[in-house]
Amino acid sequence: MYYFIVNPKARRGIGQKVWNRLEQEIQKYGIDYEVYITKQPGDARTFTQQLTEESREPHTIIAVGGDGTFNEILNGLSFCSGVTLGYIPAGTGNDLARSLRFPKSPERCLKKILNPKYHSYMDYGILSYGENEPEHRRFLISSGIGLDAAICHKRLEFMKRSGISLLRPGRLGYFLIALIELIRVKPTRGYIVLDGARRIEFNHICTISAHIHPFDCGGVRVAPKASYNDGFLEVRVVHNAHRRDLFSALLDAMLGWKGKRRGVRHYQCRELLIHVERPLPVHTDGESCLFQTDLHLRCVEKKLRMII
Ligand SMILES: Nc1ncnc2c1ncn2[C@@H]1O[C@H](COP(=O)(O)OP(=O)(O)OP(=O)(O)O)[C@@H](O)[C@H]1O
Repeated sequence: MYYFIVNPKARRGIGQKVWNRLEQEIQKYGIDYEVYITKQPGDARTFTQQLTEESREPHTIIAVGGDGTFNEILNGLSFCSGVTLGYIPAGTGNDLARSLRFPKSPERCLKKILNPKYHSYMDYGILSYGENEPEHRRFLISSGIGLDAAICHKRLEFMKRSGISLLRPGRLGYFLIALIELIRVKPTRGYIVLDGARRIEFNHICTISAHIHPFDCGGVRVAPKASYNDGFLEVRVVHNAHRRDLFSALLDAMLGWKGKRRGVRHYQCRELLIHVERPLPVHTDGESCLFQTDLHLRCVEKKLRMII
């Protein structure tokens, strides 16, 4: 059985248009399917919870929308059921689809899902935060604190307030917001602990992020070496107080430059602790997790069965 979870509002209504095209195509395949259309944030998570908690039968859940919709599905998933995930990108950033080199055409993505050559087992991350009652959020692409998250928060705020997606082109939008946030950034002291063993202190932290996939922030290759099935988070720390160097780091990320840059460090680990002295914005897959000082992140290896 195939269950489609569709965000009609993804990319300013493109989600609905993509679904209209897909529904005609699906009829030709003559498969058994049900469709769940989201009406508000949180619906994709609830639908997935209901589908995977109630049924133990093998079935396929297909997200039609952007990275935010896929993230909600991931967070609603109960792993007790024999569920396989599929994804048809119809969002703004589409970083997951970019990293997995999905075809641009929704029809071709559908064809791949309905005639799968093989399933892939993918890693995902878990972010935990909060002192008394810790919150846990799964992520598939990345999670981070500081400048990257401030850019995500601003992008969400802007889109919510204006109701338009000026930032839809992704890379250009990211670049403009990033420039503004870069001017406003106030670096802070803190440290990270890799796999509970290696503690590294920084005096001027601007941003720390952990990645499962290379692309982030609407088409920026932030973590070129990240791999989705190695059990590791690729950790990137930008810790330079000089704006000139931050600007270079931003350009590097946009151009996908893999070389070394002063003030940018990359690490690999399965588990990461982050402490910063001042509350900074936090995100998972581009969705806000408010402001925090302490985070715990870990990678869950090859748990997610997906058609790619
Ligand atoms: N019917 C709806 N109306 C308003 N918001 C919705 C609706 N359905 C889902 N959402 C919310 O919209 C958010 C963004 O959707 P989604 O990620 O699919 O598209 P996008 O933001 O255009 O793409 P991307 O995340 O790839 O940049 C989701 O996190 C979800 O909570």
